[in-house]
Amino acid sequence: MELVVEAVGAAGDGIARHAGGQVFLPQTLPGERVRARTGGKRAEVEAWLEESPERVAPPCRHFPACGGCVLQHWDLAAYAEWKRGRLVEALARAGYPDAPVAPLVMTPPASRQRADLGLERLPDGSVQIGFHQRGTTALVPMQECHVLLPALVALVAPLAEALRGLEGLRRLGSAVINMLTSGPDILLRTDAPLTMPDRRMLAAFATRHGIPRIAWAGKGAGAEVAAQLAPVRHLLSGAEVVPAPGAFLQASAPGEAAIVAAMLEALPRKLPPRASLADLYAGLGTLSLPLSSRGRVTAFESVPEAVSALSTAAGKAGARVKAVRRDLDRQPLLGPELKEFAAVVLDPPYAGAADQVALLARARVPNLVYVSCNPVALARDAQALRAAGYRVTAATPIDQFLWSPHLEAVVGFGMA
Ligand SMILES: C[S@@+](CC[C@H](N)C(=O)[O-])C[C@H]1O[C@@H](n2cnc3c(N)ncnc32)[C@H](O)[C@@H]1O
Repeated sequence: MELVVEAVGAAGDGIARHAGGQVFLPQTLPGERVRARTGGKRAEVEAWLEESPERVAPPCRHFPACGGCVLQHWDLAAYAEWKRGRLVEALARAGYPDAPVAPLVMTPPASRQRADLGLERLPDGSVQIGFHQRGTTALVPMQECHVLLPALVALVAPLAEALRGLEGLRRLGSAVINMLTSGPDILLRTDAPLTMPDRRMLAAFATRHGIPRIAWAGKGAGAEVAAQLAPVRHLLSGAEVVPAPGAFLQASAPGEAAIVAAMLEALPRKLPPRASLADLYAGLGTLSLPLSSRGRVTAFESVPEAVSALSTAAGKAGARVKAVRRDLDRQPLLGPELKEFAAVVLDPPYAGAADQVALLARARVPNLVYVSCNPVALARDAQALRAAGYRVTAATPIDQFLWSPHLEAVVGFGMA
């Protein structure tokens, strides 16, 4: 049937309407007329009858197979307006139709500092490394990547060659590669234990490629160091942190800088000189460390390795940050505890922080800065703040997941 695409939806697909309701059309753009085969909610385009003037040639040879980037076919200016619109819509849905949403902060290609890649051994013994195809477990073997740092892309082919000999990889695994200040840091997860020859091979690989540490973990188990050639360190706002293997980092250094700047900007100009501040879901302290320039910070985080890394780093740097291990799902901060804070920053995982936000709203903490990687969860949580009388003081959309439908946002809330 013939369809006209009306808009691009939250997952990056075009949306068209027909008698049966809404249908999603991957790789299409607003205004395009297509002939498509429909079957349920998703349709497959058979032919483009009219193309959008905003359609551009995707830079990567793996588009559209690779699920990492679904919007490389869209002109950057139009794409940027759509992404900013996702934050405008999320806040409107939450009851803030006139929120002061800033222009989108773009991050450049080739800047992603963290990659979570799949590993697969083929029947001929070779190993493939790549991102997954969208919505499937099938890998797209990576030959190029326009979002990752070139130094990380350059490791993929030699790592695949080296892993051919890894007895600890039978069929499937994954590799998280973080680009730290000290160099690439690799965490391999595989489906069989490492052997002594495996460890020797990984140490030789690390030496050849200047990799300070390679760690390994079995299914569902904690990580252990497989090869360590040099100390691991990472600078966050000038403080030296020692991240555990696979530790959470913001997706790119420019994205991280933009989040920190927007967070500081969203705080009120005037805070008491010895203000108590909190950073919830603090990780390694990406936000706690710069936040400590504005007051004494208590940082809450559930992963023990991150808590001790932040605690040590803050101690060494003389930063006013106290790191506390706490699972905020099981044990959210309660009213009496929240009363001491002049401002609370929160950067929850993808699912958001419904219970904790309800408690923040009830405690009427005067200033909140919500850092979100999921506009849907943000809309839900912001709605609770709207109901409690908060207004939006600042809202910055940040594109640290270039060409994907994902959006990072930093939103300031104050009591009206
Ligand atoms: C989006 S990351 C943000 C980390 C940090 N703010 C940063 O910018 O690097 C979310 C963090 O929340 C932590 N986390 C997840 N669930 C949690 C929970 N229930 N309680 C406390 N922290 C949690 C994760 O370990 C992770 O460090």
